[in-house]
Amino acid sequence: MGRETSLDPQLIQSCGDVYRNPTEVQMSQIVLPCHANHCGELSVGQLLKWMDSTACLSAERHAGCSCVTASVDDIHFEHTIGVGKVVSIIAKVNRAFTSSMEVGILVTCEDLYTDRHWKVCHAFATFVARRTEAGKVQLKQVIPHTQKEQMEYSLAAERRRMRLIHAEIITDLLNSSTEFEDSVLAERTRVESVELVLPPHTNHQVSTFGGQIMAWMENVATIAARYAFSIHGF
Ligand SMILES: CC(=O)SCCNC(=O)CCNC(=O)[C@H](O)C(C)(C)COP(=O)(O)OP(=O)(O)OC[C@H]1O[C@@H](n2cnc3c(N)ncnc32)[C@H](O)[C@@H]1OP(=O)(O)O
Repeated sequence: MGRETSLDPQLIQSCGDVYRNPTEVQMSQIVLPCHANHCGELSVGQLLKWMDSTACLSAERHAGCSCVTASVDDIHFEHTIGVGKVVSIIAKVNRAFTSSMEVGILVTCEDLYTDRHWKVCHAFATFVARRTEAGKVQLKQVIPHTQKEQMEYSLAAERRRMRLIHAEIITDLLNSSTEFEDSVLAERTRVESVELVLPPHTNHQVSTFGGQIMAWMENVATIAARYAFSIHGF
């Protein structure tokens, strides 16, 4: 069976005779039972950890210093991924601003036995180079080489503008003390989790990496959603 995606060939090229973006980082993982959720599918938290790690390496390759995850844009997962499938993640820096940069992350899945490939999601994360004693880091600019890179470079500026506005709107919403009619329901779905940060939760910078935090968030969100479903009798 043929490939089901129309991935950008420049994104999936891996060897030297064709142009390869110098910030590109690829990683592949086979999904094991220890990566799965209660439905036997790859847990979103685990996938977010892999995406964050891959994107962080790409950002650090460009920055040449240690970077932190500042934000990850909305992600729409198009498919679930079962145990035994191979997940491939490709990350590359689309554009650097002052100390921040946008990293594009493409996740695909492969069934080794049938040679089927499909796209799982496409995400954008912002990484920031850690301040040094000298102050804020000034990143070198990304120079787009292909038409696709040029397009991502241009779009990255617009996406940055949108995400900074979005962050302000969310902050305003959280600060406004609106009483919602379904506040009783919201309280009944409330889940709180306290996590002790242990060595397996940290990254190469020995700090809790962004993907781990997203994995914890996804876990409590899943439980809260299940409470909401049970309240509504599903
Ligand atoms: C490897 C890891 O994953 S580490 C663990 C997870 N991540 C973290 O712990 C990050 C914790 N957060 C932080 O350290 C800080 O909030 C930072 C570094 C993200 C931002 O710090 P600030 O004090 O706001 O710094 P400052 O105002 O100088 O902004 C730095 C850059 O971040 C950008 N930025 C800040 N917040 C956001 C955001 N929510 N989304 C996108 N970009 C952002 C700014 O636009 C700025 O970009 P520029 O330098 O290119 O103009």
